[in-house]
Amino acid sequence: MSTISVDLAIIGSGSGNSLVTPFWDDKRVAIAEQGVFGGTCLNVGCIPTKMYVRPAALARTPEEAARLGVEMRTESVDWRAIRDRIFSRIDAISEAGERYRAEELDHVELISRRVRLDGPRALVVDGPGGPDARAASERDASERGAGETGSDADARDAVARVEAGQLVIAAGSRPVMPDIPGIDLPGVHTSDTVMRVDELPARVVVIGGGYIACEFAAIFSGLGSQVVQVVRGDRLLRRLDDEIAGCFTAEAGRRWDVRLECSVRAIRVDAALAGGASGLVAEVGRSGETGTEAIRADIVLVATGRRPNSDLVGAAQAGLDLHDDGRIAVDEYQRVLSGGEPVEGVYALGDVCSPFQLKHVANHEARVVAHNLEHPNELRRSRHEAVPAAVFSDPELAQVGLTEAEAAESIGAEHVTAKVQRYGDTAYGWAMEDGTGVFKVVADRRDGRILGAHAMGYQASNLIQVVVMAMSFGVDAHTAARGQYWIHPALMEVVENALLGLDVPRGDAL
Ligand SMILES: Cc1cc2nc3c(=O)[nH]c(=O)nc-3n(C[C@H](O)[C@H](O)[C@H](O)COP(=O)(O)OP(=O)(O)OC[C@H]3O[C@@H](n4cnc5c(N)ncnc54)[C@H](O)[C@@H]3O)c2cc1C
Ligand SMILES: NC(=O)c1ccc[n+]([C@@H]2O[C@H](COP(=O)([O-])OP(=O)(O)OC[C@H]3O[C@@H](n4cnc5c(N)ncnc54)[C@H](O)[C@@H]3O)[C@@H](O)[C@H]2O)c1
Repeated sequence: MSTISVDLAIIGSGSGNSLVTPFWDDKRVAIAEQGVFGGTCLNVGCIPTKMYVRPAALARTPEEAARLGVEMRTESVDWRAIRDRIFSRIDAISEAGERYRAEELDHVELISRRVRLDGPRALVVDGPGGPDARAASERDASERGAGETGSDADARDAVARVEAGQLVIAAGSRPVMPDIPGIDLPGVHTSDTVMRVDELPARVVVIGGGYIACEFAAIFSGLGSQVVQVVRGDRLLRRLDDEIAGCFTAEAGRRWDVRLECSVRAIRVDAALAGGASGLVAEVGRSGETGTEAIRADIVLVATGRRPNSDLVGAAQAGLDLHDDGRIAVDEYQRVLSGGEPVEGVYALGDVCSPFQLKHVANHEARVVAHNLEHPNELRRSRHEAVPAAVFSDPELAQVGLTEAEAAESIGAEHVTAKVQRYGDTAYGWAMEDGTGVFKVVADRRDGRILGAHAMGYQASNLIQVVVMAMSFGVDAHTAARGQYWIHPALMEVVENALLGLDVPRGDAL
């Protein structure tokens, strides 16, 4: 048990891992990770989910092909093959990253334990962490067997306290579990565990109407599961533009069973199953009604939001300022605040402090923090304008900036112009025989400033990038539409036509 002094200590190996730049080569760094090395995006988030989205989309291809006169059939889906391909790739990256940090960099100390704050820039090793940490410890043990000596490992594990010149809290977030009887039963999953189940579940109940719920509902239904999505509100993805959320809710309802204004009141073991078979029953009730419907499921997926891990690092006890939702408060330079003032040399980034809970935002903040750590007298601000997001559901969705309602609230409805361009009314949309895709742009009619864009349909996450670029560089709607060529007849003409459909001043560009 020892105290070590380092120049930089980092809590969390997700986006925090990227802070170990060459600048630190001749200095000492400690990274604490309570769970699997590499954090949420790599191990249980963006990357594996999208690796499931693709096969699920392929499995659905016959539906689209039939519209175009091509007959195909999805013969079968090999869940285990998909799962093992995904995780053999991901686990190898996580393990290689961990090994590199732990063994190949002399100046970096990897502490595979949960830590908490103990003074302004000091950490104490707090214990083994959660279930992920158990997996990490097992992996540690097997790696020790494969070369590392026991004394090396003991020395590493013996760090009890870290004192740091500068400190970064990049501790991420974790799933919220609602208070539902039966929520602890085996077979009830979160996104942390559901991707590793052994069999493709025949029946899935999904609780929640947000990003994770809508992506997994599409994945499982695409791969052939019967999905029932239970949502408290009157539509899915309520934070999106009303029109797009409404269109998506209707489309999702055609692909899987969406129960709006309903909640899961209890989950119990399915007693009717014979021969030791396992299964669950979700008792689903409509808002304002007392009766429930028993819906059978092999698994229940809980996707009801994620809470910041500020409690796991002892942020409140350390006197750091917190937002009402538990996020650590930071200033525009990502400096952690205490009593409204920045704490010298202490930064936070990513889900533990960000309202966005998006990987590209965590990455941006990590670049800002990396700069500020290296240049404490030339601090840079993080930028949170024109932050886009996509929901990789079926159909895919993407958004940036203000919704039409937010724009009306912000500048007055009389100044807002919006255009909804259907994919189906463009040449590529004809080629696709598309009946669902829409691309909506919202702008200020006085000067053509683009305020937001909202898309649903094929490649929505790529199409919207043009608008992100225009917004980021201050290009008005008409200049964006007419100041450049658009390849004909590419799908991108949807965006061109949406921009041209706005009631905005026309510049000189033809
Ligand atoms: C299923 C899912 C799909 C997603 N898909 C997308 C997507 O498509 N696009 C997108 O932009 N975003 C997506 N996200 C969100 C994205 O994954 C997160 O915003 C991002 O990973 C946050 O990065 P981070 O570095 O803040 O935290 P993390 O990557 O979570 O890293 C934090 C690390 O800190 C560790 N830690 C916490 N407390 C302690 C402690 N006390 N001591 C030691 N270690 C600690 C944790 O174990 C964790 O490994 C998805 C999230 C989920 C769950
Ligand atoms: N493609 C992406 O970028 C992507 C994908 C997945 C996750 N994420 C990030 O992860 C975050 C978390 O995702 P999420 O889907 O868990 O959260 P979310 O905030 O998007 O959605 C939570 C949903 O759960 C519902 N809910 C909350 N409490 C409930 C309760 N007690 N009972 C029933 N329903 C309840 C909410 O009404 C909402 O529909 C997202 O906000 C997003 O930023 C991003």
